Amino acid sequence: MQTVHSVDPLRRAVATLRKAGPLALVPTMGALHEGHLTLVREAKKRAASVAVSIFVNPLQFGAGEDLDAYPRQLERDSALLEAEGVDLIWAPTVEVMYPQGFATNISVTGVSEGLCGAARPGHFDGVATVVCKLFQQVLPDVALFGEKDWQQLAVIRRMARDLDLSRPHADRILGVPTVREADGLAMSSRNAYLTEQERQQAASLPAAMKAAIVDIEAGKDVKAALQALETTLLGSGFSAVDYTSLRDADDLTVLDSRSPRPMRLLAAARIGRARLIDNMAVMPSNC
Ligand SMILES: Nc1ncnc2c1ncn2[C@@H]1O[C@H](COP(=O)(O)OP(=O)(O)OP(=O)(O)O)[C@@H](O)[C@H]1O
Ligand SMILES: CC(C)(CO)[C@@H](O)C(=O)[O-]
Ligand code: BAL
Repeated sequence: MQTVHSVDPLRRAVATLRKAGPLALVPTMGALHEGHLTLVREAKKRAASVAVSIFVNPLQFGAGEDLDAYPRQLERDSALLEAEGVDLIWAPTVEVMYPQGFATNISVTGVSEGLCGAARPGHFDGVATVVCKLFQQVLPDVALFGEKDWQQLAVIRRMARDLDLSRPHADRILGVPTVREADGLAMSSRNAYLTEQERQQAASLPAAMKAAIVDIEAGKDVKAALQALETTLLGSGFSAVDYTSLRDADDLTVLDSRSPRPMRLLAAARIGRARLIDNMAVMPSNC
């Protein structure tokens, strides 16, 4: 496994790997957990070589967010990726990614608005800009992202379609189902911010979402189900709810009632120092 920190060595490493066949990219911000390693394992099934990027992207953090506190543990991450048989780690510095004079912003409208886009202004511009750069730098045949960040996946797919990207083609941007802890909490690097008590309380997020989905699928009024979900979260240790929302799974249109198309329940809520997000499928009304 090779680790590179600047663009020229990256291009050389990628050119060598390419000779062996298709190349997969797994973009991350490091502080790796089983969720990330699942993306790597899925990548290995789909390509001859796997590159993982590790870059805590300042552009996607708002003022007052946790850019400085975000865990950085390259040595530990490298050992985990080596054990998975990853071929290449792309770990640029901020100066390499955004050299003096960098002035480009990629902004995807529509799917980036509302939900996390409303709670974190500018966040998805930062994500789209860095992911577009990562795609251009590595030119992967396939790229893998977690469904945990459902809106992010929609934004990246929209960008790839709108810009006619060929490496990867929008159809080769793959979503991997959320990997969860035994109590249902979605794995996330930010779970490390939680105290022991908060960690236990955090499991009420997926549990309350599942209960809301049972109600919605049973025909309960969507607004009432979302209200009950928020009340449960605020009564179980969460200090604030950024949003709970029922959306079309693909275009993220707001839904006030069940739809015959695939739907998604999405939520974001704050507990202790962490802001946790989650999302789950809701059965279409004709099933
Ligand atoms: N539990 C998970 N299951 C599947 N994929 C995941 C999971 N957690 C993160 N990922 C995916 O891993 C990739 C890198 O995510 P990132 O490095 O931000 O990790 P994270 O755990 O989501 O961190 P954060 O706490 O910042 O949200 C993204 O595509 C993300 O969706
Ligand atoms: C896709 C990503 C690596 C871009 O910085 C990040 O948003 C993440 O880790 O989900
Ligand atoms: N996994 C999403 C990255 C972020 O929250 O900034």
